[in-house]
Amino acid sequence: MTLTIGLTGGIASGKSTVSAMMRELGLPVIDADEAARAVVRPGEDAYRQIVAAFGPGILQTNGEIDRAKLGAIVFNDEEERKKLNAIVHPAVRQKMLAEKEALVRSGAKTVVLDIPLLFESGLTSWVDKVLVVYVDDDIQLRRLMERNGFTEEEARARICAQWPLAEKMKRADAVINNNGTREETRRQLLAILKQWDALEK
Ligand SMILES: CC(C)(COP(=O)(O)OP(=O)(O)OC[C@H]1O[C@@H](n2cnc3c(N)ncnc32)[C@H](O)[C@@H]1O)[C@@H](O)C(=O)NCCC(=O)NCCS
Ligand SMILES: Nc1ncnc2c1ncn2[C@@H]1O[C@H](COP(=O)(O)OP(=O)(O)OP(=O)(O)O)[C@@H](O)[C@H]1O
Repeated sequence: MTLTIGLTGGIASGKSTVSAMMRELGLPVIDADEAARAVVRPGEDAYRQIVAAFGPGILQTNGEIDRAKLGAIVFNDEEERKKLNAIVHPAVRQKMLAEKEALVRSGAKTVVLDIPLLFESGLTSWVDKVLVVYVDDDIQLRRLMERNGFTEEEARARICAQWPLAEKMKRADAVINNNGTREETRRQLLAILKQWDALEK
């Protein structure tokens, strides 16, 4: 029986940091953000639907989607975001499920699904355990502004597009507090994975 862990949190709360640590520990991670980038490449079905829905103005000169432009539209307008989600999410789900099935068939002891919108998209039934990476609001805002070079307004618009982290924390099977150093985060992660018997012997 494969243990499926859903890794989630808020934007810039530290999911990628934790998922990189999980990979280092030998766990296979399927990343929803990565899948969401793959399914909108030129030539893909979702790409055509996005161009039809949002117009060619959201393309770069090389034909690829201009993610900054599309982000500015969808993180400032819920209706536009729903429109994009309705195009991208089904393709992301299909891709992630196929990857998960392949890992289960290959006999993986544990599979990690890194899904920022695990709760918002109602996907908790996909996983056996939910691991939430938590940070305080002010640290989340600061790290997001620093990482992406966003203004405070741009960063807040993205944070507001998701459930509050405190709500996610309440529904988690385990929480990593990522306010501190990466080393402190790694220690918490190891303790949880041991408790869940998630690591290969
Ligand atoms: C709007 C897009 C083009 C912006 O691209 P950009 O490269 O700037 O951001 P990236 O994709 O790396 O996402 C960064 C973070 O933003 C948050 N986020 C992304 N999309 C959404 C969304 N629709 N709703 C809420 N939060 C979101 C997530 O926390 C994600 O980790 C892109 O995020 C996108 O296509 N989003 C729709 C698909 C989606 O929901 N992806 C999230 C996981 S499936
Ligand atoms: N414990 C930490 N101490 C200092 N900086 C950190 C720590 N954890 C993460 N960061 C930094 O904070 C930023 C956000 O972390 P990360 O990219 O892992 O978040 P994320 O949840 O994957 O974000 P997204 O939802 O946008 O994909 C990054 O610049 C990262 O280097």
